[in-house]
Amino acid sequence: MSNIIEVSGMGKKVELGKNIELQILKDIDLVIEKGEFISVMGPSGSGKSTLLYNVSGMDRMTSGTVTFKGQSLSTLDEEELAKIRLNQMGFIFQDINLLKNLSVIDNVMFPALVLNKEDKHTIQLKAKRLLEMTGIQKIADNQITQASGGQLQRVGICRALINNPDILFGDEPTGSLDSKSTEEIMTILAEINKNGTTIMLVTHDAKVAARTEKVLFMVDGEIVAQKKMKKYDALHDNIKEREESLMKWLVENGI
Ligand SMILES: Nc1ncnc2c1ncn2[C@@H]1O[C@H](COP(=O)(O)OP(=O)(O)OP(=O)(O)O)[C@@H](O)[C@H]1O
Repeated sequence: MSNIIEVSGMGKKVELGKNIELQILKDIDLVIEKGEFISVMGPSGSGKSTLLYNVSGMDRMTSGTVTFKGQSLSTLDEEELAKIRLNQMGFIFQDINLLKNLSVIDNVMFPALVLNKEDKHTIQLKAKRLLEMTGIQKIADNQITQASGGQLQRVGICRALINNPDILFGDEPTGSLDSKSTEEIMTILAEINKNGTTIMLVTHDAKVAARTEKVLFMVDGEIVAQKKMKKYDALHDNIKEREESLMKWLVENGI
C-alpha cells in the first residue's frame, strides 16, 4: 500500500517568553498509509492535537518534513496549504463551528460552494447523499441551532466529506458525545474508511481507538508506542475483545 503522509524528524517549538521555549513535538517520524484508520492517544498535554495540526499543515512545524501525497508541505505558502486542505483534506472537531445562520444542508454544501468546482445542483445532490449516509436527511432544512450534539457531529462529518477528501482528520470528534452517539459516529467513520478515505483521529477514549487499526501513544511530545490491529469489522469482530486487548496493551506498556 502506498503512503499518503510521511513525517520525518518533526519538531514543534514555541516561545513562551524571553528565553523560554517549549518543545511540544520532538523528532517525530510517522508514516500513514493510504486507507489506514489511525488514532492517537496519550495523556493531556502530550502533544496529540499539535501533532494532528502539524501533520495536516494547519500549523507550521519548526523542524523536520511532512509530505502529503509526495508533496512537501513546508515548501507551500499559506494560500497553497489552504487549497490542499479545502480540496483534499477534511476536518472534524469536538466543537464543530458550524455557521449558525445557515440550515443543516447549507452548512454541508458550504465548502463545496467555496471550492466552486461543481454546479450548485450537483453539490446539493451530494450533500443529500451524505445526509442520508449519516442518517440525518430528515433535518436537512432545519436551522443548525435546532440540531442535537450527535446530529451536529454528523453535520460536521458531512461537511468534512463534501469535497471528497483523501484524508479525514478528527480532533476528539466524539469528545462531547454520550457512548451511544459515539458508537454511531464511529460506525459512520468506519464506513467512510471502508470506502477508501484515510482517517487520523485524536482521542482519549479507548472505545474509539479500539475501532481503529493503529493506535499511536504519545508522551511528552514523542510517540512512545504503537499498536497495530486488524481493520475493525463491525459485523464480525467483537468490540469488547478489542477494547480489552487495547487496555491490556496500555497497561503492559505502563501507559
Ligand atoms: N501555541 C502554543 N503556545 C504555547 N503552548 C502550547 C501551544 N500549543 C500547545 N501548547 C502546549 O503544548 C502541550 C501540548 O498541547 P496539545 O494540545 O497538543 O496536547 P494534547 O495531548 O492534545 O492535550 P489534550 O489531550 O489536553 O487536548 C500543552 O502543554 C500545551 O499547553
